[in-house]
Amino acid sequence: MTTELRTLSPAEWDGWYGTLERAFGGLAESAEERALWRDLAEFDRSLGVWDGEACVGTAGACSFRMSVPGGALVPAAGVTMVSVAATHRRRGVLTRMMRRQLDDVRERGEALAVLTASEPAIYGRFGYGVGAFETRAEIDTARVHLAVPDGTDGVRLRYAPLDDETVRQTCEEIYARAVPGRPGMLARQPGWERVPLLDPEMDRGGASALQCVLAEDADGTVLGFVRFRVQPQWGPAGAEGVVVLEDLEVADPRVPRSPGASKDAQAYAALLRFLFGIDLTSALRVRSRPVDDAWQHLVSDVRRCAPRQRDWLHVRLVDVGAALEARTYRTPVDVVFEVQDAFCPWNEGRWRLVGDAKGAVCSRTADPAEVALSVRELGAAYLGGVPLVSLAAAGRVRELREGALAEATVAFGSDVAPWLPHGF
Ligand SMILES: CC(=O)SCCNC(=O)CCNC(=O)[C@H](O)C(C)(C)COP(=O)(O)OP(=O)(O)OC[C@H]1O[C@@H](n2cnc3c(N)ncnc32)[C@H](O)[C@@H]1OP(=O)(O)O
Repeated sequence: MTTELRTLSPAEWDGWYGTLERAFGGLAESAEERALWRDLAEFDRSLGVWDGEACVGTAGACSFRMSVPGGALVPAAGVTMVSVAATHRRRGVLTRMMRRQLDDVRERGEALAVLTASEPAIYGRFGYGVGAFETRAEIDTARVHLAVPDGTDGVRLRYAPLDDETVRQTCEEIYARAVPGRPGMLARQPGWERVPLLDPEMDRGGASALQCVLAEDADGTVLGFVRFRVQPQWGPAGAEGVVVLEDLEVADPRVPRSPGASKDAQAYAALLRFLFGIDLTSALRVRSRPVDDAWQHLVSDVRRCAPRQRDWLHVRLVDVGAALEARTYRTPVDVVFEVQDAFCPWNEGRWRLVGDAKGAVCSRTADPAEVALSVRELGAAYLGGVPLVSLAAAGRVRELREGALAEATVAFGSDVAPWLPHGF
């Protein structure tokens, strides 16, 4: 098979995107969604594989900046739109695209590549580790009650039209304030504010259009927002509607970086209580929330909320030294890592990481290794949500100097669990 791997020209977009759609089952997306992804596409980062005239492979990348522990926004390639035609599968087409893409990412000086996977088994071989999980839940709001913090009654709620530019901007400001406080969140690049508002009728599954409610304090300062839909349902005993939570952010604009601040907690509880109380509904579907999300501590019966976790953000350190220097560390750390990286061999070898809560230096060393692991485990631990010691328990990390593993585990941890608010 002779195939050609190259970047895409704008004129080739439709055929290229058709290959992608077919690999995902062949259902055509709405015109609205197609147009959005085309607008956001970076053609010089969009790879295709052609067999003669036929496009048989696709892989895109977005130039993101991602929040890491300590709050820095680090350039990261967002890998997306990966597919290989079923006629050409398991012949190494994906491997070729990943090779070319990671070389490009390195040349661009991006220390990280990140993605969400259709299937988690695909990307480990290319050095990606699962760095953030998400929680989903189906909450029985007829039986589960909320215990809200003092002050929640002082939060005012109002419906806000999603097509109002001021409302959009307000929500974006709240989102932007939340980004540095949670590793894994993406600073919104121009145009990406349209993604959470994408609302094609064909994807609603019988639910309403997206709705938005703002939470304000007594002065009218907006503290947070929720975007959701309602899916009306009727059973033999009456109404059994479902509220579907799409998006909820709080951040008091007067407090610099405020996860856990009391006004935030009140706004969060008020928005959640609102969702619980919508008439003619008896369930709240939580699509994707951080694993440490506060709702789990407000409910009377978490078992009736059926929470479940799944992999979400996969992280690849493309430049180990630069990536480890870009974040800070919860406690002082001085550890030599022996890194294996068969797919990106420039990362292989020993790295001494010296860091603390203010910053870090990570450089090549000939000193004896103290912790041995592959780049995949480093990617899993990078955002602070997966303890190195837990990877060691699975035999995937080895301690070579007594105490080094515990030291690194504590230092890598993040007070706030990593998470990504939406796919790309
Ligand atoms: C970030 C995103 O966009 S995620 C979306 C990914 N795309 C999809 O899921 C769409 C449907 N699937 C596909 O298009 C294709 O099957 C792909 C892209 C997943 C794989 O493409 P291929 O060209 O077949 O992969 P390739 O031949 O390079 O396989 C490389 C290795 O990965 C393995 N592999 C490939 N796909 C999978 C999979 N779905 N699950 C487990 N292993 C896989 C292969 O067996 C092979 O292993 P080996 O090196 O041990 O022999």
